[in-house]
Amino acid sequence: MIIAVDGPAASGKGTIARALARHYGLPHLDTGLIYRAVGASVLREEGDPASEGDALAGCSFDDFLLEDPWLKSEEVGKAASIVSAHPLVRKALLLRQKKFAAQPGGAVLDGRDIGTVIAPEAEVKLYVKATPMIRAQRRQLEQRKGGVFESLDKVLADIRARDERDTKRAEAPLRPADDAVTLDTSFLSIEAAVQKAVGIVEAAKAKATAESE
Ligand SMILES: Nc1ncnc2c1ncn2[C@@H]1O[C@H](COP(=O)(O)OP(=O)(O)OP(=O)(O)O)[C@@H](O)[C@H]1O
Ligand SMILES: Nc1ccn([C@@H]2O[C@H](COP(=O)(O)O)[C@@H](O)[C@H]2O)c(=O)n1
Repeated sequence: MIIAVDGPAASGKGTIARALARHYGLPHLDTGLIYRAVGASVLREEGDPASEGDALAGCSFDDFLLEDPWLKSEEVGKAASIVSAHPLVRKALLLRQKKFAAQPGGAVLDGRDIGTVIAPEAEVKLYVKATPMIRAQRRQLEQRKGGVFESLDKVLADIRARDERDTKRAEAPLRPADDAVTLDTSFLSIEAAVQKAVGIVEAAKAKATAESE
């Protein structure tokens, strides 16, 4: 079973994807981390994320970079959202993600284009959303835990800028797949959101079983 989880920044998609992977014993891939590694490589080489050439060079990163806590910073998140708009970058990273999705037994992947591009064949597609303000509050709390103190206005502006770039780009923009189930986590605790996600997966499995009989 392939479970595709998409949604905007800080919507809770990673939290839900990890919980689903644990619940169903499936491997999980955070595809945002891959784009973050490309963004980080470009910044480290003092390149320009807006340059397709620099961004493409960043695609040959060493996998150890995926473990670097710096990848979680807003600086790298912003660079990731700029490099990810380049068609050649998306092409360079496509096969790795498709292979992960297609492994025997299935997988859970989260990102922006899993249900639309990486695994359109996924049995379950979730589109996780929350209001920009709630996402900014979550992100601010997360940052504070990591010792970063930014105003809510700044965090909200960053979230809105990221949404704008991710939804407006020409190549694989963030959008729900036509057959995705939307899960609004704005007023749900993590536990309640995960419970609803498991319910959506179970409903999809039951429907698939009924159709195969
Ligand atoms: N339902 C929820 N209620 C409260 N906090 C939540 C909820 N879901 C997630 N969070 C918290 O919000 C923050 C962002 O969640 P998460 O990392 O899952 O989002 P994301 O969509 O994967 O973000 P990104 O796109 O940056 O990877 C985390 O600190 C997480 O613990
Ligand atoms: N499938 C994906 C995943 C991510 N991106 C881009 O990377 C940025 C960082 O992703 P996070 O999930 O770690 O926040 C994100 O803003 C996207 O621009 C993508 O394009 N496709």
